[in-house]
Amino acid sequence: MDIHRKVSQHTDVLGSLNDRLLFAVPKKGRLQQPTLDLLKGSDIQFHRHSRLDIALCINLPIALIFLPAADIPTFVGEGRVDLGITGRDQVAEHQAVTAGEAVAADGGVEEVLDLGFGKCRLQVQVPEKGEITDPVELVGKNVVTSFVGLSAAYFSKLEGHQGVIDAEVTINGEISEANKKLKTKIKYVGGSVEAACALGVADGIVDLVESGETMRAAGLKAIATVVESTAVLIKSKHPSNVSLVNLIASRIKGVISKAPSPSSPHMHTNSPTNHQAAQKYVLCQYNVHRAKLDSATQVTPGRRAPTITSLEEPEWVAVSSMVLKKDIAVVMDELEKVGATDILVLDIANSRTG
Ligand SMILES: Nc1ncnc2c1ncn2[C@@H]1O[C@H](COP(=O)(O)OP(=O)(O)OP(=O)(O)O)[C@@H](O)[C@H]1O
Ligand SMILES: O=P(O)(O)OC[C@H]1O[C@H](OP(=O)(O)OP(=O)(O)O)[C@H](O)[C@@H]1O
Repeated sequence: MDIHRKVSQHTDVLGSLNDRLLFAVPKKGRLQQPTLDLLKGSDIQFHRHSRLDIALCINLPIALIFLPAADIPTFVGEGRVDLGITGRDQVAEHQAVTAGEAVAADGGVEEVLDLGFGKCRLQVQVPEKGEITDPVELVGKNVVTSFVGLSAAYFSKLEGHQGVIDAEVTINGEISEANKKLKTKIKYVGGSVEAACALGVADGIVDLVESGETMRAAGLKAIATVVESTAVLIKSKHPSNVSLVNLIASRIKGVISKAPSPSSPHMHTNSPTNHQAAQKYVLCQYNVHRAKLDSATQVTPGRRAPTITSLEEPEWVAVSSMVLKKDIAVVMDELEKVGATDILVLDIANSRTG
């Protein structure tokens, strides 16, 4: 694509951001695909022009901003971005690096949901066959990491520094002058951190561990955990549209907590119609006060009629209704608005539509 067309396309998209909620998502790496799956399950539909890092949603006033996971806390905490998906470690690193800055107090990010994927630990690691067995023994020695803020804060505690350490790093990731008071010498490297000890650059490292394969292959062992991490949904402390933030969070929560789909039985018992029904519909179950039942069943009229059963709690009923899979996200939003609770969505493994 020629640069002029690309710039004009970008300008057009940028021009339409003002009336949209901005949602930052990982543009690459191991968090990208599970995030895209989550957006799909939440019925957040968008077209992304190739090479553009901004995509306008089709069915909601949202714009997706594709960013490196490490940068997302900055854009959410200090920019105009309202929502983000990244690793908890990245949020903690951002907060460590900006600790004490005014913007951190006013800006900053809030964790909304643990998304249940991308689990790993930021750990202090030393040579398996070396003498060191406790992080305190690394004080004053060389430590290499990609997480300079968290490492500086961790070792400042070990060294007994009081209060919030100004872990601000300079552009090339070196510890700033303010941190020269640290006895431990913390060095930034962007990747392959596990090689630092073998190459004689470090006595220990602070790096992420998921399966532990890299650590063991590099002849290292973990002696402490700095942060337990998982992918998280974060929001800015002053979102531009609170109700839309809540709606998206609620949809994402519904996707990550939905019951695992039952293993499908032999499909030979399914006539095409039944099979199609099982594929096209989901079963939506919820509780609602009898006074709100009419409003709720207008949202979920079912294929023929919803099933209503009384609950032990007086004036409350349970409703079960088939809903078109493509409509379920909006249906759940509408049910929440009318006051339905305990909304469950179950896949239909088999059906006899009759
Ligand atoms: N084994 C792992 N290594 C690195 N990050 C991991 C791992 N397991 C889970 N994560 C999560 O993924 C985040 C890194 O995602 P990111 O896309 O920035 O880097 P990446 O997946 O290593 O991709 P790239 O190497 O292209 O930067 C981490 O901050 C952490 O939250
Ligand atoms: O415990 P494991 O499952 O082995 O995963 C941990 C490794 O994965 C990450 O490296 P990545 O693969 O992203 O390459 P990098 O070293 O270039 O960051 C991380 O920095 C560790 O080295």
